[in-house]
Amino acid sequence: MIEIDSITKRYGDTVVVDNASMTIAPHTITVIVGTSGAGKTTLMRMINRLVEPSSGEIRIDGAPNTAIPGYELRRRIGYAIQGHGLFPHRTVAENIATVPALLGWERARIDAKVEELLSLFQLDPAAFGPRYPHELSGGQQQRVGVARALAAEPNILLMDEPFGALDPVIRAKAQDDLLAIQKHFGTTIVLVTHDMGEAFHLADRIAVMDEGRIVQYARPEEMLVKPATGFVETLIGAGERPFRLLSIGTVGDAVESGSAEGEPLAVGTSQRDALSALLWSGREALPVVGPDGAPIGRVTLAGLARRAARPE
Ligand SMILES: Nc1ncnc2c1ncn2[C@@H]1O[C@H](COP(=O)(O)OP(=O)(O)OP(=O)(O)O)[C@@H](O)[C@H]1O
Repeated sequence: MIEIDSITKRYGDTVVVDNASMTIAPHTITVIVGTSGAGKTTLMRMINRLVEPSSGEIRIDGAPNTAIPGYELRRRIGYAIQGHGLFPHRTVAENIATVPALLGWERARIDAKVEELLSLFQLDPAAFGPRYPHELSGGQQQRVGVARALAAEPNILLMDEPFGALDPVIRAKAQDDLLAIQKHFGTTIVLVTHDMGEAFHLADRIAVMDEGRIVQYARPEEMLVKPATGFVETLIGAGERPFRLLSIGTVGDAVESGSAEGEPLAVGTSQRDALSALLWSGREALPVVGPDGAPIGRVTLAGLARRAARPE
């Protein structure tokens, strides 16, 4: 658990983070959004003490983060940034192995970890391990950056616009990879983004920052139904509300009994993608299949329309 308790950061007379408090539950994804310069990065960098607060305290599993030397904290907490920050003169495998090597892991354990992570990110270890960062595409470099941040098996992963530089297709893929990996390792993730679609897709909780303050910290559904301020409402975008609501749920939550004709949808597909598939196919219903490919029911236009309506 991460407890951010009345944190303020000043640079000279300027208050950059203003008395911010929030508690982040373990094994969840918290996404921080807000306008440029709102203090998102500064707030996040105070968790691993890349920035020291002017006042207030951050506790990790109950202990103040000041009780742990900064360098050690940064080994224990993964950190991934836009543009990945890979070491150009180290191979992909050496980049991923950086922190485990610093921690004195045995060679065999490091090699196994590098292989596991590359495979998880769908990069063939034999082909990609020996390459240098400049021999990879931007999307591949980004995946290696996240793999490196996860190498020492951190309980906490901080991510600053990790997918900002990726094209929309690769970005959607990277987001789904991240969700799968978070499930796999149970990592607590704090992620800063400008992309509200990304926030609603990934977040268990969203924190909205405006001028250094956290103006709302809530579950995505809650934020859609009850935006705390006009600023939050503008950020969400009134026209996007039904689609954001559908992007939170999966087809598995919306499955109805019965059969349907057409291209089946996987149970993990978002309801938003299901709506798109229904509209595009011109059908009232499409079949839904489980992980083993066996039919488990159907999803209907009428059912999704009910789910996209303003909750009571
Ligand atoms: N080292 C510093 N010295 C002085 N001012 C700083 C320093 N670091 C950040 N700031 C200021 O603090 C404010 C918040 O910066 P921060 O990077 O946290 O914002 P942000 O919400 O992450 O913005 P963006 O979305 O543009 O990345 C900005 O006005 C920035 O200029």
